[in-house]
Amino acid sequence: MTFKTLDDLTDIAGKRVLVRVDLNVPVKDGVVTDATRIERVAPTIRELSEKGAKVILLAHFGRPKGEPVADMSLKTIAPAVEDVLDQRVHFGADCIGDKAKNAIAEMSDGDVLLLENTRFHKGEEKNEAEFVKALAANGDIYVNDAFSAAHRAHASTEGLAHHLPAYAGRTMQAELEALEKGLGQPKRPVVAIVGGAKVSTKIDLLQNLVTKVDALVIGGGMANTFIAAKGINVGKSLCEHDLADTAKAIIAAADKAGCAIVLPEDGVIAREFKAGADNEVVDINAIPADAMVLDVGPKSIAAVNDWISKAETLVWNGPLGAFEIAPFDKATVAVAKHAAARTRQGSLVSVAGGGDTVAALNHAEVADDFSYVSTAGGAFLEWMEGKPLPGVDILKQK
Ligand SMILES: Nc1ncnc2c1ncn2[C@@H]1O[C@H](COP(=O)(O)OP(=O)(O)O)[C@@H](O)[C@H]1O
Ligand SMILES: O=C(OP(=O)(O)O)[C@H](O)COP(=O)(O)O
Repeated sequence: MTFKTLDDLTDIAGKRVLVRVDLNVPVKDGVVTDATRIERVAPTIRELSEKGAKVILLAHFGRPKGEPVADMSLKTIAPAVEDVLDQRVHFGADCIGDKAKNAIAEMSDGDVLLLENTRFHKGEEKNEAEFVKALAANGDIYVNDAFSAAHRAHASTEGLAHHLPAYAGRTMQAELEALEKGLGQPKRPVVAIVGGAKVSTKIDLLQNLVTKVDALVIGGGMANTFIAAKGINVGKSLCEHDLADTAKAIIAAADKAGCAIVLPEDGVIAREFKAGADNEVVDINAIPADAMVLDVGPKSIAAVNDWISKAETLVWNGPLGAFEIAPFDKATVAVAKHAAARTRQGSLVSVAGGGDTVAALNHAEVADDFSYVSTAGGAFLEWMEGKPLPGVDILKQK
C-alpha cells in the first residue's frame, strides 16, 4: 500500500488530530437505528485517543446544502458515538471558527470531540480554499477514515490532505486492502455477482467488471433486461427494454474479454409484488405474460453456487431477487450461505458492498463470515467501476 497509516503515527500525545469519519447513519425519531458505520470507525478513534492525541471528529450528516438544518445536526449522533466508544464524546457547535477553537481549547489529551456537520458550510462540498484553511487551523494531523465518503472531493475528505500530514485510518486501510484483494490483484478465478433492481444504475460497473473477472453473474431485476435483449418475453417483470442494446454491448465486451456471463436459467414468478404472494418456478423461456420474475430459480442457484465453488475470489453487489419479501429471498440467502461457508473454510476471498447487499447478507445472517463487507454504497460502486476516488488518491500521493 502506498499510503501512510496509523502505524506511521507515533509520538502524537497532545497533538490535535482531525479525523474524518462517516457518521451518515440511519436515524429514526432521533435515534440511530444502525450503528455499523460508527462501530467501523471506533478502532481508529480509540487508537488515537489511547496514544494521547486530541481526537477531533469531522463528519457530514445528510445533505443540508451549505447551511445549518436542525434535524441534520451531528448532536443527534453524539450519544450513539459515546455508546459505541464507551467514552465521553464532547460536542462543538461548529466545525470552524471560535466555537470549534474554544471546544478544542478545553480538550485534554486523549479526549474525543465531535464537531458539527461540515456540510453546514457551503465551502465543504465546493472544497473552497478558505474553508479548508479554516478546518486545517484546528489540527496538526489529518486522518481520513471515511472510505464511504471518499468518492467526494470535499474539503474534509480531500482538501485537508493538501494542508496537513495525511494518514489513512484503520477502516480506510481495511477497506482498501480488501478491495485490492477483491479486484486489484485477486486470486483467480474471480466471480462477480451483480444484482439489484436496474441495469441503468450499474452500466459502468458491468462494463468494468467484464474486463476484470472470469465470470459475471447477473441476477435480480436487472437480469430481465439481459434476458429480454435475447428476445425472450419477460412478462410484467421489471425490465428496461430501452437498454437492450446496452445489454448486448456488455455481453459482446464480455465475450471479447473471455468473461463468462451467467444469466438465470429459471425464475420464481408471481403476480403480485408482496410477501407470501402465490409463486411458482418456471423456465426462463416460459415466463407467463401476466407474471413477473421476483427471484432466480433452483437451477440458477445451483449454477451460481457451482461458479462460487470454483472461484478463489468473489465480489458481490446487489441481491439476486426481491429479498425483502419472502419467499423471494431464497436465492440470495442460498448463495450468500454457500459463499460464507467457502469463506469460513478458507477457500474463498469474499468482498461485498452496497446498502441493499449488506442488508441482504445480514438477512442471510452471514455478513460476519464474509472476508469483507463494505459499509460504502456509492464509493464502493465507484471503486468497482474503476473510477478514481479523490479521498483515496490524495492519501496515496502523500
Ligand atoms: N427480480 C426483481 N424484481 C424487482 N426488484 C428486484 C428484483 N431483484 C432485486 N430487486 C430489488 O433490487 C433492490 C436492490 O438493488 P440495489 O439498490 O441495486 O442494490 P445495492 O443497494 O446493494 O446496490 C432491492 O430492493 C430488491 O428488492
Ligand atoms: O452515505 C453515504 O453514501 P452511500 O449511501 O452511497 O454509502 C456517504 O456518507 C456519502 O454521502 P453523500 O452521498 O451524501 O455524499
